[in-house]
Amino acid sequence: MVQAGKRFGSARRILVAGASVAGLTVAHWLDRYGFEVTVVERSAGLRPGGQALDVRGPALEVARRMGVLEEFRERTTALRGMSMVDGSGAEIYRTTERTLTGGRLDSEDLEVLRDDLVDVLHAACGSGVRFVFGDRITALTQDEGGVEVEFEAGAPARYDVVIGADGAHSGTRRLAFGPEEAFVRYMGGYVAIMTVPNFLGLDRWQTFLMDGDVGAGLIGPDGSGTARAYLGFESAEPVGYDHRDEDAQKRLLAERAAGLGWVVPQILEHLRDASGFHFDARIQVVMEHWTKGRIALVGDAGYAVSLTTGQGASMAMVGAYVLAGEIAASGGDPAAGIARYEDALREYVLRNQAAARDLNDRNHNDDDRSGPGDFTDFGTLVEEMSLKDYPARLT
Ligand SMILES: Cc1cc2nc3c(=O)[nH]c(=O)nc-3n(C[C@H](O)[C@H](O)[C@H](O)COP(=O)(O)OP(=O)(O)OC[C@H]3O[C@@H](n4cnc5c(N)ncnc54)[C@H](O)[C@@H]3O)c2cc1C
Repeated sequence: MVQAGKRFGSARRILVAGASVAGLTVAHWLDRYGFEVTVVERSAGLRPGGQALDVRGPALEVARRMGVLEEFRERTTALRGMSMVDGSGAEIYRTTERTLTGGRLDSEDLEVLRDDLVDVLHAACGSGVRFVFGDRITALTQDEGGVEVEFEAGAPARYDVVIGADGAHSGTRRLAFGPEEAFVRYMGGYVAIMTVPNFLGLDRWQTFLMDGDVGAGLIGPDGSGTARAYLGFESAEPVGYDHRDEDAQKRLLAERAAGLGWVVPQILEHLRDASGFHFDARIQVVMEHWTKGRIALVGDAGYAVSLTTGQGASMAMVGAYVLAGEIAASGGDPAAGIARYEDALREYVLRNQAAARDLNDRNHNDDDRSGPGDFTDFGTLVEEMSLKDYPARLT
């Protein structure tokens, strides 16, 4: 591991866009290595929402080195198993060996609510990390010696390195690499996650319904005694919708899920006022290069794997750790460190994305999507995605 210390020549000021898993992890390490780190986050505070993320394989080691592994363990969802029901609510499959979202329950992998994971990582950032909420980058101009940055609200500033950790719809990527359409691969469907009352009284359990092209799920309880609900649908072609218009997304979901049985009517009743709402297409971000000189993308911004695998957090943590380490080891030549980060991560990213596409294709071509077979496949995939030996350079 790189030793902490301030020995990086003049290349010391680093800007990170996005205060979620990737951004907070890279900020933690860069601060620890002695850099001046500013994190700019578009939301007014840490952005909440979603269900759970998995910390697997090499990400467990990154968490241990950050000193947050025990806290992750204490905050796991501690699920006991899952079941599947048909439209009448009758149980057609049950297992206490694995869950759909987390994989095998007897593995060392940890499933943690996204909000908890982000809280713990935020607390792990040293007091030297400067946070600017409610702002975003609007222009980036890179030259030999640094990057000129303009902001929507703040004054322009110059940084030695800019890191885009701003998620699958990254603005940093758009500014530095080109339009979203060039990199985002649609995978045939949409998923929404939200917080609702635990009206089934689920006790560390998850239940799913698959009915044709529409699916729903309930997982509970979460840390607040409420439950997280899933709604999703398949669609061969992308559906046009506004990323920022939550009401329109909720209307779209209500249309698609109308007429479904089980507790879907109750989920739809709560949909309008549901908090922690997150809606997105199942997508991957596929880029030949996710770094350019002094600008690097990390996590979903550079290599999103698909929301339904839960693997994005592990990839983000591992990527952030390797990126910070390589910048710190670059002896004042951050572009060289950034290039080494991309090389070190490539195999890990490609293998994860290929595994996620395999599963997606299998499910997509399976006419009978109501049987337990899909879940068994998914559990196996999730185990494979630990990719314990990757990346080779987790030193
Ligand atoms: C609200 C939400 C809910 C999610 N729920 C799940 C889930 O249930 N299961 C799952 O597997 N994955 C979920 N994900 C994705 C998951 O968080 C990531 O796959 C993984 O953790 C990697 O995280 P990341 O830091 O790369 O990106 P993200 O977690 O997407 O974080 C990106 C961060 O950047 C911020 N941001 C966006 N644009 C800008 C900008 N222009 N400037 C500055 N900041 C910006 C966002 O507000 C966010 O804080 C969710 C993501 C979000 C944003």
